[in-house]
Amino acid sequence: MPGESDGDAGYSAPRYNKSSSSASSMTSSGSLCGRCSSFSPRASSALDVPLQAATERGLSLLSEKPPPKESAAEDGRRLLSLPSRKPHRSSDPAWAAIRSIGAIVGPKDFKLVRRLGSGDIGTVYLCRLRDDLHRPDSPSLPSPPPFYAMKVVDKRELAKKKKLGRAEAERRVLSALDHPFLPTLYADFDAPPHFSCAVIEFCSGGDLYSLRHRQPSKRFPLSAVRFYGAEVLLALEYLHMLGVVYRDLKPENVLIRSDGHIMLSDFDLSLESIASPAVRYSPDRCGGGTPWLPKSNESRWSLCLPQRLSRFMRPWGGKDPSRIGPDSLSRSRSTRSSSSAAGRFFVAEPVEARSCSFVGTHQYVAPEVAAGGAHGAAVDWWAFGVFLYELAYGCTPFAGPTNSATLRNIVQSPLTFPQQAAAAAPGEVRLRELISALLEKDPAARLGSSCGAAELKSHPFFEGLNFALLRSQPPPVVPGAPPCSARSKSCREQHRGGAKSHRSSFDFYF
Ligand SMILES: Nc1ncnc2c1ncn2[C@@H]1O[C@H](COP(=O)(O)OP(=O)(O)OP(=O)(O)O)[C@@H](O)[C@H]1O
Repeated sequence: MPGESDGDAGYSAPRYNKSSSSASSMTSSGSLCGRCSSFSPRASSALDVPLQAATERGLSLLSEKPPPKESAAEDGRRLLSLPSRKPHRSSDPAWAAIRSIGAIVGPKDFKLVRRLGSGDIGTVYLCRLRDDLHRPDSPSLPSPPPFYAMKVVDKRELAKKKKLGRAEAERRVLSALDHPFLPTLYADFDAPPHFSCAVIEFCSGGDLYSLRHRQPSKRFPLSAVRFYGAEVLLALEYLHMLGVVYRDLKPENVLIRSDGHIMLSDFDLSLESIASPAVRYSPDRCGGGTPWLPKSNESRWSLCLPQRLSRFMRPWGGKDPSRIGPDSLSRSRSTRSSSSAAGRFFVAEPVEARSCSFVGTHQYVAPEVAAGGAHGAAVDWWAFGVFLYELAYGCTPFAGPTNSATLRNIVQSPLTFPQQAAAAAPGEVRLRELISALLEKDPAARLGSSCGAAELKSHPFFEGLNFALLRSQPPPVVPGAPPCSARSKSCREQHRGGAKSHRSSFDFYF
């Protein structure tokens, strides 16, 4: 099997082993699917702006040339690239603080507070603006000065490890995001001779893996599973609308902001495809395997196809292949649907994104990946099923004593639930039904594979949940002010003896 890598003993170690092999990738072509559906009306108001922006970005993400970076400072070390089109963040004080220092931003403008963690491709620091740059007198600026997370990539090292493409892919994805449950890239600059820095929001609450371990029995109550599941679902929906297949969903990558809402992080394994949302005319309901969806119910599926989106409904053209990473060979012309009006269906699932790379974390990879086949956006819905399972039951469904055993289980073993879940409350029955539909081994039959997030949002497990107002709902846990006290992934790795060096030459910039 691909990805067989080790003789790791025990259940805990393999889940952190992240794999990415760009073996081969293939391009898929083909016709658009006619089985489409709509957004749930529940999702149509508050998140409209991010979704619309997603569509715009989806088209621009891979099509435009990268914005020119201005060489700015006399010392040659400050290179500017402030992301501009972030309507969702227009009133964000943390961004306002950075903007207040002028158009040119560089490493010298920040002071490092401490190291938050490091991963495969970079080191993340807690930082803030230098004291002399902070202007507390300005009423529009936050006081005390906000914290940021700065992800620093050593390009020279990554080039040696042939992982530079992953860092570049992550930067492209980050610069396109503008969504409440995804990171905002505040600034993006190089630090010569060979570092590259991305400044994003700091999440003071640690990650969902650590938070789960602090729960009784290391499991979340059903209400929390629903809440975190719904927020992650919205983040995935937005990514898919951009044409981005995330491929690295796991609790460790779901960070908790100080207000308790989530932020999905870590996009270096993401697969970029070319999103071209399309209007389909089809009487078919979405998802043959989703009996809870009405056959034809215009009132329920009546999120109008916004006129403002219709200009994007065209076959893809003018793409710039140079913007597509080595692991992003999908040339999808289509995405599949999420909304309908009068028989029209808005298609936004990147169903034709295809890669053959072995990518992901063992316990979370889908069977098509574990078996070495091509995969597409449906891998995110599989991982979402594993994610819900882990939050609710405190373990993943197919974990084995070694990575190889885990992969075998994923491909061959039937899904089972813990005994105690048998006498389940109605909510739990619905959760199990949802997880079973997501952990369908055949990707074509998997929930979400046809029509994306709309299929999941309409599942009875989420009944009564107002997706549009989710960001205003009280989260299960509110961590409060930084700095983060939760153990980060890298801390856990340290405990397992796998930590990387805590200092890099980048530290000496500050
Ligand atoms: N915005 C943030 N706020 C707080 N902590 C963060 C933030 N981003 C990252 N971290 C911490 O830094 C660690 C490393 O970050 P990240 O996972 O993005 O790096 P990576 O090199 O991409 O790792 P990976 O090996 O998973 O790809 C994370 O585990 C997390 O603990």
